[in-house]
Amino acid sequence: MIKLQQITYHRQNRRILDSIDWEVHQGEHWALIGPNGAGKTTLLNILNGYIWPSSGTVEVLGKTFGQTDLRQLRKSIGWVSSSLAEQYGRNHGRLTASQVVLSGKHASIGLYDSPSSEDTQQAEQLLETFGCQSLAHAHFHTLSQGEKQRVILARAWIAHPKLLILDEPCSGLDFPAREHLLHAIGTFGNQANGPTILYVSHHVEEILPFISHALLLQQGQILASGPKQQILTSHNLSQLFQMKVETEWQQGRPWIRPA
Ligand SMILES: Nc1ncnc2c1ncn2[C@@H]1O[C@H](COP(=O)(O)OP(=O)(O)OP(=O)(O)O)[C@@H](O)[C@H]1O
Repeated sequence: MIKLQQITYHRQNRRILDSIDWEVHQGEHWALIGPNGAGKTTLLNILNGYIWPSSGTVEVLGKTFGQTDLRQLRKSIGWVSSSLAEQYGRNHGRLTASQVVLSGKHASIGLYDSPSSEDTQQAEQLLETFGCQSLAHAHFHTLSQGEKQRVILARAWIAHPKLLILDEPCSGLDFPAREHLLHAIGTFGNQANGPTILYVSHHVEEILPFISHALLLQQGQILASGPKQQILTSHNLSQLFQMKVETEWQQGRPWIRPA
């Protein structure tokens, strides 16, 4: 699904990513964890072809960058982030939640087209899965941050991406809103034939049981990567956060506290 070889990215005489080798295979779901400034967003921007590495090769969904039409490839990549939800609210706040979901399928929904009843039904089913069916006819700008993020998730899902990037999707949410959103993510993360998911966060407790692997990024370098139980250890996480922490697994999720 993803193959990065010796990716390096320099800006202003600084090495922001350094010798990144990473492979994600079909059937795996990965958490990408790192403190502020570790290079997570830079790595995601490289995966989407928004920025070009200074050296190294990038292969996503079997396509080698430099030899493929990135606009075409991006149609198979879904992206969910709190900033996307905010931006959507600013630009398309008058659309209803249901229209926002449908816009994942047809870019012009809500502006020119009338959706088929089948599409509308699918959008409403997704809103139900994500716990916001009652909001289907509410204007997007009136929703809370957590509700907006769930609707944006449903919007990404309806497009049937092969790769779904969840970029700090819980950022800005309070504890119950975060747990609601994680519940929604867990619902589809467990589905067979769903997309490969990359879950990006600073917070290890957001790593849900369906996530199989973890990559720890520190100052532009991979500190550790592999099956999550081997990677999310007290030792590795203490090194990552530069602070002694203890990891405890509860109901398949890792939790950390200062040691
Ligand atoms: N275009 C650029 N020019 C100069 N420095 C940059 C550029 N883009 C990123 N950086 C620097 O690279 C480092 C990594 O940034 P990046 O946004 O990838 O980190 P991050 O892990 O996503 O951080 P956060 O969790 O805070 O969002 C930061 O120190 C940032 O200031």
